[in-house]
Amino acid sequence: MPKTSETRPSIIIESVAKHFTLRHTQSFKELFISWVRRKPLTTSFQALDGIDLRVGEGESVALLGYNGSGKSTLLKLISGVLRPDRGRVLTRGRVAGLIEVGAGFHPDLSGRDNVYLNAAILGMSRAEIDARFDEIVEFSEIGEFIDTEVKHYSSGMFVRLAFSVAIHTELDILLVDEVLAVGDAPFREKCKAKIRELVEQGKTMFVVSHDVRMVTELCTRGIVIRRGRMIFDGPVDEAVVTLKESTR
Ligand SMILES: Nc1ncnc2c1ncn2[C@@H]1O[C@H](COP(=O)(O)OP(=O)(O)OP(=O)(O)O)[C@@H](O)[C@H]1O
Repeated sequence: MPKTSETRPSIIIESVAKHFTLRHTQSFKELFISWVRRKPLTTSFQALDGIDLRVGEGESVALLGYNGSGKSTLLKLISGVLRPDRGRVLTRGRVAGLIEVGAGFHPDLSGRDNVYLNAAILGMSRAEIDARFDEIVEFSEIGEFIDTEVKHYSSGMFVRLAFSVAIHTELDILLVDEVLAVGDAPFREKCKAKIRELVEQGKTMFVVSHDVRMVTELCTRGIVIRRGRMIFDGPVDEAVVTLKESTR
């Protein structure tokens, strides 16, 4: 059974499993050779297996694990970008994901147009975006570059604008994948403060990061994933210890 939390559930994950099919051939020639040698053309890779989890409203949860353990896959399942093979994922309210940062950004459009496009994708009306536009731009510190095509932005500028759009939308659940590592130190501090503010407002937060110091500052609960399985769920400090003691 999923571990229950005290507040009303915001995210429920039940017996979730996700596999990926790995291809071993590129060309027709390789395909033919594999067929002749009776080698498998694909193999199945289990990225997540048997994940049970319940996150209460207003909880801030850190998702920890070494490279390839399945953290981003889990976040994508929660955001709805991916569907589980087995089990189910339920969310309550609006989910804003900072997962593949700038994934919804179009390189040939200006910062301004991308703000409108992405805020609309995240469910905001034109009037709502108009009302928040200045705040979004101010937070991102993009300044005079707002009318420049985003393909000319530095990676940090890109992330700052994407982050700013996401946190200024009407959201109930915020999924953050490693983005805070990209901005510079002053911007990171500002994001942390904003995330804290959102938690205080009762928003649910799910943060994936290798920055152990940052997640212990932001989150109270920590989940450790190893090779697609959950090996710890509890206080974030203990999660960090579990991670350090585990192997990839
Ligand atoms: N679309 C895909 N096709 C094939 N394999 C995939 C796909 N997406 C993820 N994987 C594999 O699933 C495993 C888990 O990937 P995931 O991105 O969830 O890991 P992660 O814990 O977020 O890692 P990192 O810390 O490196 O970001 C990895 O081995 C990865 O190669």
